Amino acid sequence: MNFQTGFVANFGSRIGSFQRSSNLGTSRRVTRSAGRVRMAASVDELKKVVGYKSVDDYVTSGMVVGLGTGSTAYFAVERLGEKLKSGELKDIVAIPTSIRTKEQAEGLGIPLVTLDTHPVLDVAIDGADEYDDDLNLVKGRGGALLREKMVEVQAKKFIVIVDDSKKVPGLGVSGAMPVEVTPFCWEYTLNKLKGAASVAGCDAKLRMEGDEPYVTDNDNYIVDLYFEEPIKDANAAAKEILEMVGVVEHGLFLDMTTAVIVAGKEGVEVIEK
Ligand SMILES: O=C[C@H](O)[C@H](O)[C@H](O)COP(=O)(O)O
Repeated sequence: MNFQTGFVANFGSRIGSFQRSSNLGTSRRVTRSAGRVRMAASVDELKKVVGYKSVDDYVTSGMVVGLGTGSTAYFAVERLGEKLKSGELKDIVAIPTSIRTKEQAEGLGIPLVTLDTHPVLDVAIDGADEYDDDLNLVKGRGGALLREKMVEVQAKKFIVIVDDSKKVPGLGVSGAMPVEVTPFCWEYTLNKLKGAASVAGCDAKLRMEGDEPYVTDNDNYIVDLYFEEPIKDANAAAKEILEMVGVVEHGLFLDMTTAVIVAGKEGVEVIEK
């Protein structure tokens, strides 16, 4: 493991630094920046820090970029728009992962394409609901998991941006693990999910929006799975759930992440796989 530590006056401007490296015998690389005014940082400020850093560090001119969805990805899209407008970045095309993100990107003048014409992306940037020690994720509490997975699995680099509240000891412990299902016989699919061996004991609820089922960008429903304990074998769960007819996609994003950029009150950490 390789540690690099630097002091920054605040999350936006570096005023001086030192670096310390040590090799702990693993291939995981961790880069840390500690902030002196960190105690004042709100969650939104932390999201902005990682959103901006992801674009600054991983996007260069000429790239095809996947744009994630959610309150953290929002800042990456904002930064990309800003850098295209200033001319710091050129010849970028982007693929949004939701209608919300598409509208934000259009508003910022970011040129958009689709997987139909650009099936390989240089980089995709997105938030997450949970990440574990192996950089596996739960995503989709904002309902965008299907388009996110379709786009992000096609990226050469998948950069995840989070605040440190998203770190979990095991997947499935901090809230729902969403599963996108067809509206047709959704209750039947919900009961099948509840009975799946790999997620035994979970509770399953149809996601609602007021009195109506929540409808995704793809006109599907979402069943949220709730666990008392972390999912024991996420790979087995991913396989069993996806094999169910009626399931469109699930929110386990396994072995996809290139790096996680984490902002916490102690500073920013980049964990590369
Ligand atoms: O469907 C939503 C996405 O998976 C989001 O990336 C995820 O919910 C994290 O969102 P936020 O950055 O708002 O916490």
